[in-house]
Amino acid sequence: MVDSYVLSESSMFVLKHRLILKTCGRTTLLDAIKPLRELADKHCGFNKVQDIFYSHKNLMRPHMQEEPHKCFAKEVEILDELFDNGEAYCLGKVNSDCWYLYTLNQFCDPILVPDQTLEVLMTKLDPEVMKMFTCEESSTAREITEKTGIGMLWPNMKIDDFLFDPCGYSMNGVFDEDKYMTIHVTPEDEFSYVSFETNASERCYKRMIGDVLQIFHPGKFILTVFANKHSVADISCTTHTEYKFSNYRKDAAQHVHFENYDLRYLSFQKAPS
Ligand SMILES: C[S@@+](CC[C@H](N)C(=O)[O-])C[C@H]1O[C@@H](n2cnc3c(N)ncnc32)[C@H](O)[C@@H]1O
Repeated sequence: MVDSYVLSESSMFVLKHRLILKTCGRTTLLDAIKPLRELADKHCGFNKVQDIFYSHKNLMRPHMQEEPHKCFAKEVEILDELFDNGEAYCLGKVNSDCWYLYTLNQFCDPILVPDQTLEVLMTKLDPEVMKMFTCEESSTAREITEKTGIGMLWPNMKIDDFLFDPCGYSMNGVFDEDKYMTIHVTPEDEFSYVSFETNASERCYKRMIGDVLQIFHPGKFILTVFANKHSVADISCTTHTEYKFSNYRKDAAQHVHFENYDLRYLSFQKAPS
């Protein structure tokens, strides 16, 4: 079972043993950790955190954030106060596009269920495509979901979508009992950004990523794939020919082996035509 919520600045998913919060703007997400732990303990008797995955792409305008979110090192200081044995990583190129991750990476009770997460973080989007995600060009979120093809990304997906005024779009989709997909679109040309995330179970995500690229036409994108050893997601296929996308060239690729997961990071940009 997965419960899904589209919130004004974020998406939230609640699964049996996991909570996913995705935020944007100047949200001070780390302030939510203590109250969330208290609520999980009070209402469900969950008093131990098995793992956390706090991640974000390098920010376009870090100086506009509230403390401690201006700088990842400061965020890590706060996380280290909240968790024992956390580990902080930066994947990608620190002088251009990179992706920060804080995780516990501790060996925990064997995780026997398949688990995988794909994220596609897109920047430098096509302004013509971004126009569709504005009230000027579209009347409802449902209209956008249908005309862009977002609604067809997974068959029989139950969708909750929202169009912001004057622009911006969020959608959560749920399918196959405990699977979700979430897309957030910031269409403003000076800082256009689209995030896509899913825990869909696929051996290779090439088709799904291709469909997402076909909708959004980003100038650049980052892919991250997490998979545990029970997952059908084959991390190794990301290194071979399968993760080639026409009109894009790969400019970074890294692999991290954690106690419970493998992680692949790839970044791409449009090839000069
Ligand atoms: C899709 S929303 C939320 C994004 C999301 N939480 C994420 O993870 O990226 C961001 C876009 O909506 C617009 N927007 C308009 N009103 C908003 C509001 N009340 N809260 C958040 N975003 C809003 C922003 O300008 C931006 O283009």
